[in-house]
Amino acid sequence: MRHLTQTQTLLLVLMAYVLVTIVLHLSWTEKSGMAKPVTHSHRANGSSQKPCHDTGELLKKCVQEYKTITNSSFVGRAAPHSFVSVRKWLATQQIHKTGQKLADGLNFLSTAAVTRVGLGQGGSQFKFTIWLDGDLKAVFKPKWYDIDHVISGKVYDGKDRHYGEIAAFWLALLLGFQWYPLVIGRIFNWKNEFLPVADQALLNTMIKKDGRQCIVGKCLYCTKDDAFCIADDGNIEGSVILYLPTNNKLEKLRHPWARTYKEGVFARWEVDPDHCKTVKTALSEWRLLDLIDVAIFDYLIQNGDRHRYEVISNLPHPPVVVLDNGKSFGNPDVNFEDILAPLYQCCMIHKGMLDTLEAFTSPNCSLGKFLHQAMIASPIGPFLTPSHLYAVDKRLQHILEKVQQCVKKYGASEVIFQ
Ligand SMILES: Nc1ncnc2c1ncn2[C@@H]1O[C@H](COP(=O)(O)OP(=O)(O)OP(=O)(O)O)[C@@H](O)[C@H]1O
Ligand SMILES: [Mn+2]
Repeated sequence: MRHLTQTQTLLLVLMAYVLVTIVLHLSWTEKSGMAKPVTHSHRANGSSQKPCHDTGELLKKCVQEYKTITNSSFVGRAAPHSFVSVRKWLATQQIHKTGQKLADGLNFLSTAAVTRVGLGQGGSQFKFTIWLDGDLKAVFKPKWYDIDHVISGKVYDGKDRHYGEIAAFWLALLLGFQWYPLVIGRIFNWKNEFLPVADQALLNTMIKKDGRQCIVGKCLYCTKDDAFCIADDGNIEGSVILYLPTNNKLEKLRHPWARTYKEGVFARWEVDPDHCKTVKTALSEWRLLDLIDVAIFDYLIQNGDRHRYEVISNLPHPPVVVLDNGKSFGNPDVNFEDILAPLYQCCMIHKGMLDTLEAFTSPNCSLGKFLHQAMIASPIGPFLTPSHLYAVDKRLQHILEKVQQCVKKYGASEVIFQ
């Protein structure tokens, strides 16, 4: 065989490298519909074939079904019988409880027609109220930022992140929360889908800015300067947050770790390391543990805006609902430690939550990996950047370290509650 010159060998190696890179890139893009992350590897750990935590398995199943449905030909014209049964389930059953019909429910929300659009109800942030086929009411939080936009400044700075609501939904599912609304990302067209069914009250708040149609809306921070402007193609992307069934009575309560939202004015919990002792005199142990679950969830998504919380007051042991997760995923490189204050000031955690968190430490079953899977099925594409996915897994590690410190200090029996 003829010997190759040094240059020829080098050229061959280079060509082989380029070829392998292209093939790898193509297979990644095809699978994920997104660019390969630089910072984080989502490749499964080949050595371990152990099934992941139950909720992870459920998510996988749900995503599979959801993907099959959203990719299939009946998108936008679901068969009438399935339409009726899903709508009935969404309206009357415990939609917040995960179950077999989750994928159908998500598909329904992704495809159902809009029958009415009105002003958002209450709160400080601009939003729409929408009604879908079957009179299902939902909050529609429109997109203000791209997923790679970085919010700097205070923990509660910036407007709501529509993609944060979607990511929080999947995370709530993964963590096994029982009570949260179904959320999907969707793009509506103002002219074709909203305008024909818009309430006069909403239309009355419309203004023109630089030749564009904008909506002022009605909320605490809704002003002409901050009006929501519709893109030239009329498309409005956002998150659809299904209302909880009306038979659930929501009670709003002040969060014992709420911030003051005033520069230089500190809340008691920010200056008193024994704050938890005071909280314990006012709250039952189970409610406190529920709020610690929520604090863990909020730390993972970096939501530092839980100024109040809502419970379903007509149920025994009224459960906390993780509503309003819009102020999340603002900066993948920043972790506001004090979101975890309920955990490290009380040094208490539900055993179930601890077990769940630990189950997601295996690289095979990481939260980032599952969220990535959920994004594959998302009709509006990725809702988190690779750096956000990476950050979630890092934060999980940090939470477990905090629990370890508590256990070291007080002993497992004082910290871990059944
Ligand atoms: N899915 C839902 N089901 C039932 N009620 C809901 C749902 N989503 C929102 N709400 C109600 O609407 C209120 C306002 O929604 P949201 O908290 O998302 O708005 P916001 O502008 O971010 O409020 P804030 O300024 O208080 O943070 C909630 O407090 C809740 O009572
Ligand atoms: Mn809010």
